[in-house]
Amino acid sequence: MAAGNETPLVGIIMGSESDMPAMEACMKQLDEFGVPYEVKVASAHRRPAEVHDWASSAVERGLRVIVAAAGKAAHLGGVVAAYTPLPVIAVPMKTSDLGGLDSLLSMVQMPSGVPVACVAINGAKNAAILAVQMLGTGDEAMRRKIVDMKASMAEA
Ligand SMILES: Nc1c(C(=O)O)ncn1[C@@H]1O[C@H](COP(=O)(O)O)[C@@H](O)[C@H]1O
Repeated sequence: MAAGNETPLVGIIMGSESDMPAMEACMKQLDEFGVPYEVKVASAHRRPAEVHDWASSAVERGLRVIVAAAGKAAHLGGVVAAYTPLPVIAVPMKTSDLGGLDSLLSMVQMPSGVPVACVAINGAKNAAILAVQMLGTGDEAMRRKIVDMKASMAEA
């Protein structure tokens, strides 16, 4: 699923439809920045081949950053990172049993050599901001979006 007509730069993947409500904040923030993205729901546990195909073709589809959201035994970000050279930002989903600490720990405790960046539990909005900051390292127009956002935050 892609939002808008432009080639998506950010790929958002989540382990389940049940993660969608928490991830709306990521999409909303990217919409506010005017940054095109695509959204995929696929689980590394339940549909591993589909996750493999999505992650390993991410570069050729034009993606530059990936946001991966999952809860509980949240391996999705790490699996995606295994199949792509793109930076992966993990969003640990809040869970009913362990409050999201389970998701957080399974996302941040990556083995050496396969990093994922990780935002706070349900930190979907920050994932979008960090993604645009990454895009901004080589793109003045993207950097300007962050500068403008910081200025309006300070004003507010
Ligand atoms: N952590 C993972 C992965 C994965 O890491 O591949 N696939 C699904 N899930 C997570 O399981 C939770 C419950 O999913 P269901 O609501 O579909 O049972 C969700 O937060 C999802 O991200």
